[in-house]
Amino acid sequence: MTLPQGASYHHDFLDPEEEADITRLLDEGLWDGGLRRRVQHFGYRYDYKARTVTRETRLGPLPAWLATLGQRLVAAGHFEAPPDQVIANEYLPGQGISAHIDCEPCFDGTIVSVSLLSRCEMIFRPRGIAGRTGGGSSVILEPRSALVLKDEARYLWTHEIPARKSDNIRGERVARSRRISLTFRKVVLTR
Ligand SMILES: O=C(O)CCC(=O)C(=O)O
Ligand SMILES: [Fe+2]
Repeated sequence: MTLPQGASYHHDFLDPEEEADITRLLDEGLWDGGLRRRVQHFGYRYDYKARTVTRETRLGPLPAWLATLGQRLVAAGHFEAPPDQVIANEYLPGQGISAHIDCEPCFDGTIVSVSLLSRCEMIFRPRGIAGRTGGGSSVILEPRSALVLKDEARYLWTHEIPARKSDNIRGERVARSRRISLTFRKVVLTR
């Protein structure tokens, strides 16, 4: 597996107990079903349509359990300043996220995605040829891992999770189950 420059993969960022606690906390919260997958936003609400984050969409400080994980990302050297925006995404088998680059003016140069519960493949493609097949590289995101995107991986490559019910992992079909991800970002306010 060759990742784009600026991407790094870290297994066991969470322990199994944390994974279970986070899942329970999220399921006690309110999942928003307005997209093709369910989401929960923390810190700031990201407007998918306008592709903006503004002062007006500030929700408040991150809850303590997310702030703690943010501090861990700072301590690990992934963020310079604590992240202040998190989106929880839920993917049921057959759901994914289409090729995209996270909003460039809205967020700073580091994006971290923490995976829970199920494995899935994430595919990277050089910017500008998104949608074409081939030319990409991919990584299997294991539960409890963290994927860091900076530099070229942040700005010059799209990332996506194919909407599938199973993935081909080293030649074997592996069925997906429910997956949750937490994506950590630092908001840049321009107005
Ligand atoms: O689910 C993931 O690991 C990635 C999510 C993502 O790319 C995003 O929220 O921008
Ligand atoms: Fe993303």
